[in-house]
This record gives sequence, C-alpha cells and structure tokens, in this order.
Amino acid sequence: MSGGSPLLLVAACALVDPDGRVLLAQRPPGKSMAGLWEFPGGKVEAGERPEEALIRELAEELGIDVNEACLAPLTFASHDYGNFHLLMPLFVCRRWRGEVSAREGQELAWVRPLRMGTYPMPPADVPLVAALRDLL
Ligand SMILES: Nc1nc2c([nH]c(=O)n2[C@H]2C[C@H](O)[C@@H](COP(=O)(O)OP(=O)(O)OP(=O)(O)O)O2)c(=O)[nH]1
Repeated sequence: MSGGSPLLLVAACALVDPDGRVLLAQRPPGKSMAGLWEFPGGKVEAGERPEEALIRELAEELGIDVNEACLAPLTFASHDYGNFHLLMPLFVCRRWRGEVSAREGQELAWVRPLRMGTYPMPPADVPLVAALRDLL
C-alpha cells in the first residue's frame, strides 16, 4: 500500500439547458488552476453529503436553487494531483429555480459537449466530457 496523498471529495454538476448546452465556469485568477474551465461545485465539507454540498455551492456561486431530486449521478473523476487525490462525483441537473448568474465574478459559458475541447479544463475533467457527449 502506498502512503498516497489525501483524498479530496468535491461535488460537481453539469447544468444542462434545454438546448443541451452545459454550464462551465472559469477558475478565477489567484486560485489553483486559474483560467481553466470547470463544472460548478466545490469541496464537500465535514458532515455534508455530496448532494448537500452541491446545492450549497450552486446557490453561492450561481444564485440558483436546486432540488436534490433534480440531481442525477452521471459519472465521477478520480485523479491524482500529486498533493491530493481528487474524487469528484459529477451530477447532471436540468431543472433549477432562478436565473444563473456569476455570483463570484467568474466567467460563465454554456457549451455543447462537442465544443468542450476548445475550453481548457483541469486534467481530472477531461475524461468526464465523453460521458456528457454520450448523454447529450
Ligand atoms: N468545482 C470543481 N472543482 C474541480 C473541477 N475539476 C477539478 O480538478 N477541480 C478541483 C479544483 C480544486 O482543487 C477542487 C475544488 O475546490 P474548490 O473550487 O471548492 O475550492 P478552491 O477553488 O478554493 O480550491 P483551491 O484553490 O483551494 O484548490 O477541485 C471541476 O470540474 N469543478
């Protein structure tokens, strides 16, 4: 058994609009992997379930209200970043209340999965795009 790096649990969401486009958010300057395009979401805090963390993050980052029943598990990322190992369930959501807005000043883009290749993403996310292409 290797010592390994600590496991980091992050919950992320592919918000899908009626045209089959998916919301990507650009990581802001100053954060790790700044400039890369990611799925909205964030770290699961102690005592939280992934779904709860995601609902909280979607409200904080995008100002939308998501019902847990509208979060469907799609796939997950398991990626070693060296200093931590990311385990990231990816949910799909097609229904929410409110208008998506960049509450934290981040750039947002609605992108068809076939065009995601033109949006540089964190290495953990690259394999997830295939699942979205199959779905949408
Ligand atoms: N939300 C989200 N995070 C992702 C994705 N892909 C990916 O590698 N990550 C990583 C980036 C961060 O290390 C971590 C999410 O942390 P976070 O978004 O809650 O917190 P943060 O930006 O302040 O993270 P950090 O600067 O401290 O690394 O997961 C993704 O598609 N969405």
